[in-house]
Parts: sequence; structure tokens; C-alpha cells
Amino acid sequence: MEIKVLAAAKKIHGKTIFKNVTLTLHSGTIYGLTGPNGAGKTMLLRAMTGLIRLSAGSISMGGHFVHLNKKLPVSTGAIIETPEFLDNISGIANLKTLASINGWADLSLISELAQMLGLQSSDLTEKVSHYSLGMRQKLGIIQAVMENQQIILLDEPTNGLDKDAISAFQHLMLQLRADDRLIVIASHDDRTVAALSTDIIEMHDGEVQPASERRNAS
Ligand SMILES: Nc1ncnc2c1ncn2[C@@H]1O[C@H](COP(=O)(O)OP(=O)(O)OP(=O)(O)O)[C@@H](O)[C@H]1O
Repeated sequence: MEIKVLAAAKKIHGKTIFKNVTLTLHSGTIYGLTGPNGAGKTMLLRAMTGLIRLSAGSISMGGHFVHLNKKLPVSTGAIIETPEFLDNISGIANLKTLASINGWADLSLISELAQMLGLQSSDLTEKVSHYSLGMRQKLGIIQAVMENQQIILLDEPTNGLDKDAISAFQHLMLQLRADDRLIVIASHDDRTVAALSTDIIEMHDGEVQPASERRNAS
């Protein structure tokens, strides 16, 4: 399974956010999406999940085009910017609500993931309004993987995570890669990117550095 980004471009009010982005991403790989603030990483991830319309080019998953605000052609888990949850209900209630959108909730997998990331079962029953940034991020990670999504797109997933949680997160990502998932991690956390990524996609001013200049250790 692949994600193909072909000559993708996005302009907002005449300003180029990204352009000429052509990439083929493969399952069983963790891609580190790097680059300075404002390079266009988040916008590219938003385009991949169908949250914004491209100005030119196309994005497909598993051979089918991604369309604006439509169900994605391949099951995809994502954290784009800060994970959004309903504050006045518990963590577990949020996960159940989100899972039910796709019609599937595996409570034993959720509790296994929570335990792995250091989220206690008493935390899961706490209202999200009482969560710390790290707890929200852990809930976001669980949400992005709890339905065995084939594609996992994560924007700054280690934000707010402590050292132990970062190692647990890295361990989880490596497990998922071994399970043939396609993972993209946009991050300023160089250590996590270096520890996990077999391919670095570097963006500058809305353009991706040519593949031939990229490190490819896979
Ligand atoms: N809603 C918007 N309208 C217009 N321009 C926007 C909008 N959102 C983002 N931008 C611009 O798009 C560009 C790319 O932003 P993006 O958030 O994708 O960068 P990034 O690489 O994720 O940066 P960071 O490392 O800070 O997260 C920036 O110049 C930003 O100002």
C-alpha cells in the first residue's frame, strides 16, 4: 500500500503554502517529516487527510484519490496539531465516540495502549478538561492507532511527553512499522525522528528536498 502525492500544491489567498510536492510513501516505513517552522509540514498532512483542498496536483492512498472532507480510501489515524477532544467527557468516552464513527472499538487494545504509554485506567475515566498536555497527547496517540489504521499521520506527537512516554511511543511506532503500517511523523524532536525514521522528508519554504538528496537507510 502506498500514498502517492503528485505535483501537489496549496495556495491560500495567493500565498504559496507548498508546491511541487511529489512523494511515494510505502507501508512498513516510518517517514520523518522535518523542516523549520512554517515550512508547510502541517498543511501537507492536512492535505493528506482531506482536511484541505489542493490547489493543484493529487494525493492518493492505495490507488484511490483523497477528496476533501470525504472518508479516506485507506483507514488512517492522525494527530494534526493538538488532538481535539470533547473536554466535558472522559478520555475513554472520547475514544469510544471517535471509534464509533468508524464503527469499531477494541477496549482491550485501548487499555493495552494506555498502559504502554503510562495512562492509568483512572486517567481514562477522568474528564479530558482535567488532562495535562502530555495526557491529551497520549490519548491522541491511542486514538490514531486503536483501530489498527493502516496509515498513521502524526504532527508533533511527542509534544508534552516525558522521557518514559517518548520511549514508549518510539517502541509502539517500531511495533507498528513491523506490522507493515505506513507512518509519517512531523516533528522538531530530532532524537525521535532519528531514532524512528528510515526516510527523512525535509521541507523548506513549502518544497520537499529532492529524494536523491535524502538519506534513505531503508
Ligand atoms: N489558515 C491559514 N491561512 C493562511 N496561511 C496559513 C494558514 N495556516 C497556515 N498558514 C501558513 O502556511 C505556512 C505553512 O504552515 P504549516 O503550519 O504547514 O508549517 P509547519 O511546517 O507545520 O510549521 P511548524 O513547524 O511551525 O509546525 C506558514 O507560512 C503559515 O503561515
